[in-house]
Amino acid sequence: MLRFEDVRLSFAGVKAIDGVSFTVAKDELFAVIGPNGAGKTSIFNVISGVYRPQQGKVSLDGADLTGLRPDKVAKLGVARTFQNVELFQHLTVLENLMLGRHHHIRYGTLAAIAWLGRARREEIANRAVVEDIVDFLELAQWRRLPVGLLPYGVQKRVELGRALAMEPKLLLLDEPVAGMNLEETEDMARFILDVREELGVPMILVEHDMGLVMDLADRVMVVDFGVPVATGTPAEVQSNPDVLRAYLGEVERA
Ligand SMILES: Nc1ncnc2c1ncn2[C@@H]1O[C@H](COP(=O)(O)OP(=O)(O)OP(=O)(O)O)[C@@H](O)[C@H]1O
Repeated sequence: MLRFEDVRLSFAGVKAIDGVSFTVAKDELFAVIGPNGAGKTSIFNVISGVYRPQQGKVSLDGADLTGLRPDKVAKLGVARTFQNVELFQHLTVLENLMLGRHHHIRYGTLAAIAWLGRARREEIANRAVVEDIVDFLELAQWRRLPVGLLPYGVQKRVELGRALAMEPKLLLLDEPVAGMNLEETEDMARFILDVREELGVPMILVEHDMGLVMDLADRVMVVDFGVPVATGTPAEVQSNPDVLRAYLGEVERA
């Protein structure tokens, strides 16, 4: 589904990504881990079009994404959640989820004003998708409340819902359990597994919670200083001496 080929990205001499390649298959949950500043978020930013790499190629389901703007990348099927919740705090859960349908709205302004035919049919179809997501993520009790009033763990779930509302071909999860308590983390882990098993959406997960990564991921890539150190199953990566060295290096640097 995703091909990330020999990508290089630097900022004024700092090599954030230094020759990274990987692929993500159609049904795969692929995790990217590494010490602080290793280049994980930069990889997400290259995939989603925030940064344009100096070298390399990114493609999704055969379509070249390299150098495209974020809105074009989103339209081609890449959805993303952020480290910090990025939702409209004053809008309700349903309204935030409807915004995720933005790219699926095809009717023009005139049809919208007249509110006839196509516009009406599309709105009904979009609402049905959103209601399915509300059920899937167990958000029903909060659906008409402004997001800003909800507990943090629920807000993160709404953000996942907004990404799913795009019906993406690939989902990028940037630290989905950061700042969560144990119960919220377990809930989120369950929903991530459900996304893979019931919706079949491939995902790339960047996460510092090692337990979560090792429990959920099919394959893990470890990066350090922008360079891939190891890629393999969680068991393979955990027993790789280079990986241990990268993390011990972090302790020594701290
Ligand atoms: N916009 C930018 N301008 C300059 N340097 C940047 C920029 N974005 C990232 N970097 C640098 O690139 C390197 C990789 O950063 P990145 O944020 O990708 O790491 P990370 O693995 O996501 O770190 P963390 O785990 O702390 O989120 C770091 O040295 C960082 O300072």
